[in-house]
Amino acid sequence: MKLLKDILYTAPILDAIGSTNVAVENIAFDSRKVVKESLFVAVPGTVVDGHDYIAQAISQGARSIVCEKLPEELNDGTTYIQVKDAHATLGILASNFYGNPSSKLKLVGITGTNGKTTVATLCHRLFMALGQKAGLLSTVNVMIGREIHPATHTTPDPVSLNSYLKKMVDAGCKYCFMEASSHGIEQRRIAGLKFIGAAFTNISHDHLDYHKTFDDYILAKKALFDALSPEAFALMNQDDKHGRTMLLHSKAKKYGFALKTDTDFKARIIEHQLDGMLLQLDGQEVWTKLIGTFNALNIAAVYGIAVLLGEDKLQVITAISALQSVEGRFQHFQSEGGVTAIVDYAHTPDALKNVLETIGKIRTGAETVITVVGCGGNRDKTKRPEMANIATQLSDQVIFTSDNPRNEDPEVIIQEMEAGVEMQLKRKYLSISNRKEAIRTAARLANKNDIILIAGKGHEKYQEIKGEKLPFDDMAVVRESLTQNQN
Ligand SMILES: CC(=O)N[C@H]1[C@@H](OP(=O)(O)OP(=O)(O)OC[C@H]2O[C@@H](n3ccc(=O)[nH]c3=O)[C@H](O)[C@@H]2O)O[C@H](CO)[C@@H](O)[C@@H]1O[C@H](C)C(=O)N[C@@H](C)C(=O)N[C@H](CCC(=O)O)C(=O)O
Ligand SMILES: Nc1ncnc2c1ncn2[C@@H]1O[C@H](COP(=O)(O)OP(=O)(O)OP(=O)(O)O)[C@@H](O)[C@H]1O
Ligand SMILES: N[C@H](CCC[C@H](N)C(=O)O)C(=O)O
Ligand SMILES: [Mg+2]
Repeated sequence: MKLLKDILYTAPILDAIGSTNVAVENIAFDSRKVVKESLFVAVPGTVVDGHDYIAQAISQGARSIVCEKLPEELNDGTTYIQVKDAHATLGILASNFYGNPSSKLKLVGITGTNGKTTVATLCHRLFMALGQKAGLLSTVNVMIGREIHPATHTTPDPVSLNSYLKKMVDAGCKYCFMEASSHGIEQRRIAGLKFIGAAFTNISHDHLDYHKTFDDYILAKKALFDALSPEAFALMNQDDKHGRTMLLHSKAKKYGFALKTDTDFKARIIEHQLDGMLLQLDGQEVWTKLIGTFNALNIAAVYGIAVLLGEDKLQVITAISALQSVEGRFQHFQSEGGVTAIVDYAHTPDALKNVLETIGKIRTGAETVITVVGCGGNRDKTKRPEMANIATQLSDQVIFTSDNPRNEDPEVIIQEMEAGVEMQLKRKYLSISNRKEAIRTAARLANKNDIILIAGKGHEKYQEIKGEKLPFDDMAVVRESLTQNQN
């Protein structure tokens, strides 16, 4: 049994009313999940304020409450702990509750607009291949060694996060690689965690609905590095103009990886093909099955992380050459009729540009490149015209469609995309809001040797429409469409 006073260890407290010698069965930040002897942490949210649910939490059995503002009427027999920052406190309490699992393994955080899932997943696979049991917390899934659990967020809430870390420790994992999203850092989901190192992939336009300005978005990501200890490592993409800013106030040991700049972990592309790339990595030649300049950078990051964690350079290089690409990240196949289909999670302007430029490099020139793309609803609207502009600039034909419309009207999202297309390129696109229809149309339009890119949803197995997640799989739909057409 755990006691409140033990769970409060190291948490900064403003006031305590009632006994801290009370049992805590679990920690809940959602009143609907409170059970008997829960500790309820009231956090202010983006939609409602958890403080409005304190009474409900108590009526459901919570014996202790952590909050920023004390309720006007206090309940006899309930313990109230007042804190300045309930989000950050929740992280510390969750760590204590699960026995501080992040200090019992080597935890590496990866942040950046694009490439987090790729780098974290490749690190996990690399360490498993090197015989080192590792955990993974990513957008696609959570892995405890080879055991797969579904992921709900890129960076889970502190309670789920620490619960997973404990499971990893119990299962004998020595490492964990996790994505730190800007939402996750800003909402202090990672407060209380001990990182052995952190890596920065890049920063470009995304999430301005949430962070409001690009500077605030940079500061959110930078907070991961600001909090590192002097024993930790901080690894950054030295080709990114914001790389240095990220590490500016970090006390950690600083390192860089790059393609263009001379730095600690340098890569260079020697040859680029549809089935892989030949790289020079830290002076050694290595063949990788991954494609795209951005993936050469991702591999340099993975190599840097592995070496900084003490792995043998030659063994790392050998293991890198066997790594497969991550699900939904430049995942491709060729149909019987000779059409190449690529499914990619590019859902930011920068990612879409990178993917289309990569296709530009590996194509011979005679093919038609058909892009099917949409933009998510209830997310950064300023990405829409930019992504549409990039798609029409870098493809021969474009079909605008729905991504996850969520609670928005898909037709309005498409109109906002269309507004970004330059006048002389308007003839290049058509709009079909039904995603399945859009993919089928692309398959009908494609001839032998043509390339279809389906961007935005990658690994996702659903389409979120008005609060409902309906089954949808880009890869399955394009396979079926190309088979039906026999092209
Ligand atoms: C915008 C955002 O990030 N929202 C996250 C946030 O919820 P919120 O602040 O909106 O919560 P709220 O609904 O206002 O409620 C406030 C508090 O009252 C509580 N409550 C609410 C109702 C009630 O009856 N009782 C009760 O106690 C809630 O549990 C909550 O603690 O905190 C919740 C708990 O941790 C998250 O599940 C939720 O993620 C939502 C679902 C979401 O879609 N988040 C996305 C944008 C996100 O986080 N994405 C990033 C990836 C971005 C990237 O990849 O670049 C991620 O890390 O996944
Ligand atoms: N290093 C990179 N630089 C730029 N673009 C990249 C990079 N790595 C991957 N991409 C592109 O971004 C897409 C998303 O990649 P990935 O899933 O690894 O990023 P992420 O940071 O985890 O995204 P999310 O924020 O949704 O979790 C890929 O499908 C690819 O198009
Ligand atoms: N992690 C990203 C995923 C976006 C994926 C895209 N398919 C969409 O729904 O916009 C986010 O929460 O913004
Ligand atoms: Mg991710």
